[in-house]
Amino acid sequence: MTAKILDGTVLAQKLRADFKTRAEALAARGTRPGLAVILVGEDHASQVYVRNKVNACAEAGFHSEKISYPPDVEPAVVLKKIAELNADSRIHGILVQLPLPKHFDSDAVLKAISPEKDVDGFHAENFGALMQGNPRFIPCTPYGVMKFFADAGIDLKGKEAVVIGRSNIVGKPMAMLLMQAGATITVCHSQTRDLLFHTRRADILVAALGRAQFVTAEMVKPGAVVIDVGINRLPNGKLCGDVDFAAVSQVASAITPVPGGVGPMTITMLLANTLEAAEREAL
Ligand SMILES: Nc1nc2c(c(=O)[nH]1)N[C@@H](CN(C=O)c1ccc(C(=O)N[C@@H](CCC(=O)O)C(=O)O)cc1)CN2
Repeated sequence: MTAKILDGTVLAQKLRADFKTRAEALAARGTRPGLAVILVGEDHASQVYVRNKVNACAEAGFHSEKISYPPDVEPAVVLKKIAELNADSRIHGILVQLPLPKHFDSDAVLKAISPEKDVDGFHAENFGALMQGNPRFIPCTPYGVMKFFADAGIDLKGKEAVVIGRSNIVGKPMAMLLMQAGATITVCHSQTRDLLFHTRRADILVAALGRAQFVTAEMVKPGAVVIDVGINRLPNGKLCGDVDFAAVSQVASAITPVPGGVGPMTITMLLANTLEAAEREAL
């Protein structure tokens, strides 16, 4: 079997074209969607993601602001900026690029963002609403993954879904969304005893653990749908996911590549959340 490739670049283009049209309609009524992105430090990957977010905003006709701080900035300075952005009517979405340097209390920073502008969906209030099945903003990466299923016509009802990884950004919200779509979920992590037992039962396997090419063909049930959320750099400088793509694509029925899978969809769903925030405000 050779898996169908779930192409994030193609799906992202399709969705972004629709967002641009909606943003133009909103602008004609006097509201231009606006996103503020806060970057602390000099992590190269974070710089790339933030640049891509700002560029995606420009292409979709959104207003955006990038606010950069050196790695040793006082958390109080960032909190003050967030308070200003909370009160800024041109800004509908605010995000703080993660990870933050170690001297920051990330939860306190995320809680400082107004829940109405928390387009990452990481504020405790929004996270709680998602758990209750009544989300205001869905975290961008799992939101993008759900779009793959919808676009490919993959019905999740009654499926066995296994998520490897329990982060707040991906694993936990991903599991909740799969469950709410009717799948039976298992969340595996570093303390899981028999990982193979779980992954080999999965109709839907989501790898979000952050270890290069960790998921091998023998871990995958023939015909499974495999979603690779990992972004790792190999010693030769090449980018790869958490899944051994070449081997697993011979076993799976559908698979996301890295690069060009979940990554572009993460930024696309950030645009979706920012647009929704602006549309809500303009009602
Ligand atoms: N505040 C947030 N911080 C972080 C998030 C997030 O959703 N909100 N997620 C990740 C990083 N991330 C977005 O911020 C992100 C990661 C990867 C990509 C992407 O498009 N990847 C490309 C490859 C890019 C490359 O060349 O390095 C791909 O997979 O094709 C977009 C966004 C952690 N922090």
